Amino acid sequence: EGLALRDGTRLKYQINGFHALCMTAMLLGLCVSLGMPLGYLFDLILPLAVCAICVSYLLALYLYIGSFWAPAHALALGGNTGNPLYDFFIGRELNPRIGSFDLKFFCELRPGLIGWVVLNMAMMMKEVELRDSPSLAMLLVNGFQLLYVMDALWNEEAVLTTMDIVHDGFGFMLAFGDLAWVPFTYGLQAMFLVVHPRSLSPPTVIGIILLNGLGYYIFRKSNSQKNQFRRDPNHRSVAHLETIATATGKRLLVSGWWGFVRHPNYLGDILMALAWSLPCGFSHILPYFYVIYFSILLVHREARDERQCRAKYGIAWDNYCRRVPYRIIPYIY
Ligand SMILES: NC(=O)C1=CN([C@@H]2O[C@H](COP(=O)(O)OP(=O)(O)OC[C@H]3O[C@@H](n4cnc5c(N)ncnc54)[C@H](OP(=O)(O)O)[C@@H]3O)[C@@H](O)[C@H]2O)C=CC1
Ligand SMILES: CC(C)=CCC[C@@H](C)[C@H]1CC=C2C3=C(CC[C@@]21C)[C@@]1(C)CC[C@H](O)C(C)(C)[C@@H]1CC3
Repeated sequence: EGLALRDGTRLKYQINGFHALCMTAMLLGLCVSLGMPLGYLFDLILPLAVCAICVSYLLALYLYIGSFWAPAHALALGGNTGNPLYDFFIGRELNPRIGSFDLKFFCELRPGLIGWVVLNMAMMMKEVELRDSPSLAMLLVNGFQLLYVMDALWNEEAVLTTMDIVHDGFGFMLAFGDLAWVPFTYGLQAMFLVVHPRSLSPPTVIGIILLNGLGYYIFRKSNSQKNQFRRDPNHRSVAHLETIATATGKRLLVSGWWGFVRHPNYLGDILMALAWSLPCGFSHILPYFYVIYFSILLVHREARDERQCRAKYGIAWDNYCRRVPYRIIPYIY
């Protein structure tokens, strides 16, 4: 149904990210079967990353200049301070579009996530070139991260309710994050394994698969529960859950996943991030870059969301915090 703007208009979005991923996979398969050396992308990784950074600067410049032609109701609440550097970084316009093509929604899911999968496949092909077959560690990293990207694109509609789409402007931070940061840093584990091959014992493999499975289960179940509750609070899968009323008319879940900790989805995400690093062993910190960066990002994001929810729900949010005292990790944080 699209996303409601502050002035009451509704924006329509093409929900076909999963199709885009399948088309990309088919094209990649065709290229490889025609003998194209996909593994060559490994050697080109630095120039490619530099190009992606340049494109994100150009896009951010286009967005900043274009935002001065946007009507007042299309501007984000943050990102309009009058300080050009700050506004360029955070983004002035909420949902910049070219015709009906929504730039932020497209960039958030397509180039970064699909580019990440393509680079991971290229790292696997490079390993095949160097050592004749992909290692188990490489297969695990590729499989786990492919599952994560497939899940994001399959549930593409849910991204429309994230704070990046609903609250934040589209500026350099998101343009750089989507086009350069995600594809070139989220796949560091696969790049690392090309240079530092590693063999894994069967119990280690089983342990890592179980950890990723547990993380994915918590991540998916908690996100789906909240999305279902927000879509239809009377749906039979969520109607039995305990809730508290807020002055806005919306209710907050206080049992089920959202009664366990205040951000169960972050907990699942962090467990998965750890499972993506473990196949690389403990010889180097580089494969752990993502889980460290991501934990910092989520702690900061949690604090930002908490501020917004307290402003939105007031006393009801304080009651929720009393009922569910832990933010991400039960009894720890
Ligand atoms: N891989 C990556 O780089 C990143 C991944 N993520 C992932 O994206 C997913 C989405 O995260 P994010 O957008 O940060 O936010 P969330 O999906 O956690 O949504 C937060 C919102 O949920 C609603 N909410 C909070 N508590 C309750 C409750 N008890 N009952 C009902 N509604 C509640 C509030 O909105 P309202 O009440 O208005 O509905 C709140 O603002 C997560 O799984 C996260 O891990 C996020 C960032 C980066
Ligand atoms: C260092 C820097 C410039 C960071 C910018 C932050 C962005 C990289 C992230 C902000 C929110 C994101 C989300 C995803 C990817 C990373 C960014 C863009 C996401 C698309 C990953 C897949 C998930 O399933 C998701 C769809 C829930 C998620 C949404 C938020």
